[in-house]
Amino acid sequence: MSPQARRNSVFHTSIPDAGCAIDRNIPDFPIAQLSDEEKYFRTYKAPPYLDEIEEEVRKFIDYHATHTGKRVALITSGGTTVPLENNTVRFIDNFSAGTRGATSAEYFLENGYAVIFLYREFSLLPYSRHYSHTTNCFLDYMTESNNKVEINPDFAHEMLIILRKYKKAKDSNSLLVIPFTTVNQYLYTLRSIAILLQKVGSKALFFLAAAVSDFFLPQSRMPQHKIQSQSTGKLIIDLEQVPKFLRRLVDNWAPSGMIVSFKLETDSSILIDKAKTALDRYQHQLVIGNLLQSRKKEVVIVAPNDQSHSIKLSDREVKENLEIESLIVPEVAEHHEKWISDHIKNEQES
Ligand SMILES: CC(C)(COP(=O)(O)O)[C@@H](O)C(=O)NCCC(=O)N[C@@H](CSSC[C@H](N)C(=O)O)C(=O)O
Repeated sequence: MSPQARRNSVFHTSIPDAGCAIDRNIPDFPIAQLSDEEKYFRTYKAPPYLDEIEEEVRKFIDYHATHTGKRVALITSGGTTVPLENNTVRFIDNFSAGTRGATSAEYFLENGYAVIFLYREFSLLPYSRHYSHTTNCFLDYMTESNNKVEINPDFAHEMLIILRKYKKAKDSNSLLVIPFTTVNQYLYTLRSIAILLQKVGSKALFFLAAAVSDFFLPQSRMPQHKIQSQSTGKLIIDLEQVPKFLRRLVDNWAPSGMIVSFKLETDSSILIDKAKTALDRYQHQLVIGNLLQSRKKEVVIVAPNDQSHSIKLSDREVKENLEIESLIVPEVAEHHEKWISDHIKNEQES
């Protein structure tokens, strides 16, 4: 007997049945509000080059998913800008030289990761950071002999080590660098890369070292041309809050990736609490807290269940040029190892 024949009544969905009309006593459901992020992405245009970037990232991720099986770290680095005019002459910048990101990228590469380096254009890059933006002009690393340019012997040994690491990363197609300047470019590119990284699931690691603007000037209020100084001598700027993208990253863009954010403060008395608040609010995996003034020699690593501890370089280690990222990155990689094995276990059990 077919299921239909067994059924003792036929369902009619087209005849209105007043008895089942919506109970007017129940308050109306609020109309689904667009989240702040969705509102933002609807009002701000994507960067014109986004499709090309997505293609490059897709190829990079496919290559490693197919040929190397490497974990992929998306490292963001440098500060985002908030333009104040469409024809931008003035902008608000967030401080970051890019040292944290560029240095960490080198250590992730040494720890076997493929790295997508999303960085503020013209800020520090892995490997070249040792010779660009330094106090020494790059020409100081060279000498002339027999009418030829040679590497200054004082720097040759160290330079050879860095050159070999750089070429290894390049020849193994393990480093993809992608620029941003404005907070809008950063948010669109971060979202695109995060969605593409879903392909590698829990093997994706987000290491958010970029200094991201908290406020921006909506396009609707942005003057077309350079702001003229007012006779009043005042420049009043009415900014909006940048959507809390970390929530979106955790919930939607990168549901399986491990997410590490940085909390930057200048007041040591609030650093740990602010880092814990960020972890509670966004429910990601790690927050690395650092003070602007001591960021090169001390960080606090805040993990769920109140597990937090500091990593601090001794004066001797500072003098010996030990880089704190050489201690941070292996610890983050260890957390990631556990994150991946927990995911594999959950998948096997489900
Ligand atoms: C920028 C530095 C200090 C590195 O310096 P350089 O080595 O000179 O490059 C980095 O370690 C850092 O704290 N980066 C994160 C800085 C930052 O903006 N953190 C945000 C969190 S990420 S921005 C996220 C957004 N506000 C949101 O809440 O969604 C914050 O502290 O609030």
